[in-house]
Amino acid sequence: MVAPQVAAPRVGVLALQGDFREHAQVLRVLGADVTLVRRPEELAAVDGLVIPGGESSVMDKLARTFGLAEPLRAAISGGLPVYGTCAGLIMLADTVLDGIRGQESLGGLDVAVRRNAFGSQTHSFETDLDVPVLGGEPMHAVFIRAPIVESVGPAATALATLDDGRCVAVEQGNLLGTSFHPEVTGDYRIHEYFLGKVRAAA
Ligand SMILES: NC(=O)CC[C@H](N)C(=O)O
Repeated sequence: MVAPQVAAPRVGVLALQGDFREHAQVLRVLGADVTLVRRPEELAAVDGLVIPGGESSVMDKLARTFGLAEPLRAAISGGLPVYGTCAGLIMLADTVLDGIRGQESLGGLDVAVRRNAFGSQTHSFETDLDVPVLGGEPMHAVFIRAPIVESVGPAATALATLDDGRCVAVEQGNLLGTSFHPEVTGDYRIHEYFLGKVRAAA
């Protein structure tokens, strides 16, 4: 018997800046057909998008310079599944706190996110995080100059919180955001969860 052919989900990784190669690698391991997105035509050809970690103020400037900011906003409001990690979460936040002067986000998630929220002494740290929506074991989470979700509006849902109650993962419809970097730990359940949204929407 011939196995039914299921088309691989076409997933873009915004490749203006940051650790896009790591996300592309994870998505390929999970069977996605991956495109690095730097131009509107590339964005138009994908069924989902990952916005990687990096530096959100630079990503914002490059997105505007490359003429991608408006197509990205249109895609987000049109329902494209988008997963933002760290700087990518900042890009998806409706409100950015402690941005540089003139910094804009794409928006979509009804949250306020504070950049570099863990201060200079604990710029980076790791912890085990319970993410109930993934089921199973807690997730080992790596935070690198990470933002915090300071407030979650009524349209968004918190998916994970630190022991002190601060929110570090959110979702809203087809949008998903994490303060931490699951692409570096070998635990790809968040990416799998995101691919579920991409498959459902494609
Ligand atoms: N690892 C990261 O993506 C860091 C985010 C970075 N501090 C910013 O403001 O965009």
